[in-house]
Amino acid sequence: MLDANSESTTPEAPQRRATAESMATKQRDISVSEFFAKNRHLLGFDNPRKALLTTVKEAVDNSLDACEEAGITPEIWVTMASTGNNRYQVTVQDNGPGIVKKQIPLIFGKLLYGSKFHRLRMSRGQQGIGISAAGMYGMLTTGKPVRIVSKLSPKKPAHYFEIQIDTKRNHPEIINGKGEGEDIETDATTLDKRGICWQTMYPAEGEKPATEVKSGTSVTIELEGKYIRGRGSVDEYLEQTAIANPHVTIHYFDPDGGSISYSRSTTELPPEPKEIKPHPYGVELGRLVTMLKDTPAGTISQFLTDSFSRVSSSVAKEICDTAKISTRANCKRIGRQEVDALYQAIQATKISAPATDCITPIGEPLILKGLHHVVPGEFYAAATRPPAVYRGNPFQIEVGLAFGGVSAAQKVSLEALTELLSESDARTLRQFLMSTFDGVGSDASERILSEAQFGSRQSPSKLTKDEIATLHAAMRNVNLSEGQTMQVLRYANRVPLQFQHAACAITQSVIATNWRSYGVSQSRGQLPQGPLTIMVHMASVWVPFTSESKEAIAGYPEIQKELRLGLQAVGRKLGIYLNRRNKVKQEGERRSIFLRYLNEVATAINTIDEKHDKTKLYESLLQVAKKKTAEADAKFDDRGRRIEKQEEEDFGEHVLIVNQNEEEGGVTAS
Ligand SMILES: Nc1ncnc2c1ncn2[C@@H]1O[C@H](COP(=O)(O)OP(=O)(O)OP(=O)(O)O)[C@@H](O)[C@H]1O
Repeated sequence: MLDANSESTTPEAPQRRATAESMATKQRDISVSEFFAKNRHLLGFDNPRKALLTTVKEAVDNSLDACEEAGITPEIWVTMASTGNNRYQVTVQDNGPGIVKKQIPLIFGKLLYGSKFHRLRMSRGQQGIGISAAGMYGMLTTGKPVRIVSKLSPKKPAHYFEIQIDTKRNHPEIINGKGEGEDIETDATTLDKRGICWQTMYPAEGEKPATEVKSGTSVTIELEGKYIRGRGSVDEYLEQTAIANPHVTIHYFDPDGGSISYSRSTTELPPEPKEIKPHPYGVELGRLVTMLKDTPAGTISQFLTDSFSRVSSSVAKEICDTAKISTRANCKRIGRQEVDALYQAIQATKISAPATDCITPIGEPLILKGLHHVVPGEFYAAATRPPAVYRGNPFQIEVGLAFGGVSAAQKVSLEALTELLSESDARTLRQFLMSTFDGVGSDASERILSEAQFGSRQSPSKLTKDEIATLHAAMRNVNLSEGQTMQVLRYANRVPLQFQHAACAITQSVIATNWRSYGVSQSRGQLPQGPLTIMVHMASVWVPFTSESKEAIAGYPEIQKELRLGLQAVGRKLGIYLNRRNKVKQEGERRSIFLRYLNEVATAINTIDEKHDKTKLYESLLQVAKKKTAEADAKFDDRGRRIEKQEEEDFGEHVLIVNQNEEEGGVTAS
């Protein structure tokens, strides 16, 4: 309210701070590289640890794509070396086809340049940003250029480039060879001088002598990073890559001087995925307008049959008739309203689903092999769903499950634990346990801490040598299989996804599945508990990621449905196995109780009435006990509830049961 005594004042118009003209002077193009340099988190470079992983990942994914496209069984070398002060030099080499000279600067020094964006074909890369963004991050954090060696054949010399990205222009700058790069020999002296490497292949014993890699690409990037093992690390990414790519051999040399090789378990390459044209149902109105503008086709009918999959000339005619447009109408003269009518007509016409030979799933046998190769366990099951379609894009869901096995927390050595603790940036021990070891949830970490008699707020970096030994002993003594949560391995086109679990349709579907009905405990809205590892793979010509860093899959209803069905398929198999296992266990326990007293009962009856022969009595009581235990066991599950008789139920195909009592290799598969 206005004060009656106060003088009424007319408020002065606020002074204009900017005019349309002054604002116009500041408006200009934004280069895509400048945009991503500012928004590096969108590409997975939000912190030094993730930056290191993203760099390795982009280079390895490209190498695998290139080898497969060229029909070469991939062999990859990943080398990481510390160059001091949170700086690392990452080199990834492949035995792929190499890259032609002219293309190298654009691939490594220009964002949004690639061969995969414009085609509908299953591949790991799709955007054309990955490796140039890694190079740009390296340049921004260390000032060092990306170094590339490419060799097309053993007869030709390798070509070497040092490239920087001009972020203002999103354009490559070649530093060496007077802006042309240079041909180099791949001998040790030449390579050492430039701080790069070219690998040697070591064939199996008895075969030809070691030879240098005949063709391929080697990329070296120096960047600011942080090397920490455990969840979300380079080590984990490479291990998970080996699971989903059993045809790949990876040699990994870590910055601490350790090395590991994941050898391929099959030499068979996945079948070559076919490229498809877009399906009419998946094309939005705006895209239809652009396609019509760009098409070389003369008539609408020709445009429809040439540009889309599953559109024959009779389907094209049907679409045109519905849209009330002549099949011979000129594409360039189609007006806005006609495009609208065309779009509506496409939706109203019955067009068969897209061909699905453009996606190549891993397949159930190889999923079992891959999981068993890397995840220890006693029971494995796999399910590959038939292909389905979302927004006109074909996709396929595959699920693998491993049950049993020891948690990573119980396998870790005292030295490795000491190192992990010193590297960790977790603030509390509880946080350290949960973020370092897969499957260790809050329940399990609490139990480890109480066994070791540590407070939950204890800092991991301040532990003495004796305290670390106590923690190590506690990790071994606590039964982790009870408090263990399911480990979920997510894959998109064979690439492991390591971040944004909660935002991903895969994790959401795993949580939404009712695992209790398969005999696994699960709290509402949580991952199930137990020594379980599940791998879920989505193969598609276009994976709908929630962001450019390609970390989580968007939850289209069609994708969610397929995920649910795939998870249920392996869940059912697990349910049958657990049921059987429990029956056997309970039967054994009940029988042993009966057996303990049978002899005494027989002796007592014989004492009361000598007519009854003790041995015969014992034999018949034993028969009854055996029958009774079998019956009783068949009626209850591990939680004492009545269950259906499932003795005859079959697992179906693609199940692997590892007999824990047999020696190594005691594997039965069906
Ligand atoms: N090691 C390699 N061997 C052969 N060709 C390669 C190699 N690395 C990259 N390329 C080529 O360079 C292109 C650009 O790679 P980049 O990583 O920038 O994008 P992408 O893999 O197409 O997509 P994304 O951004 O989704 O990773 C690829 O499309 C591929 O044609």
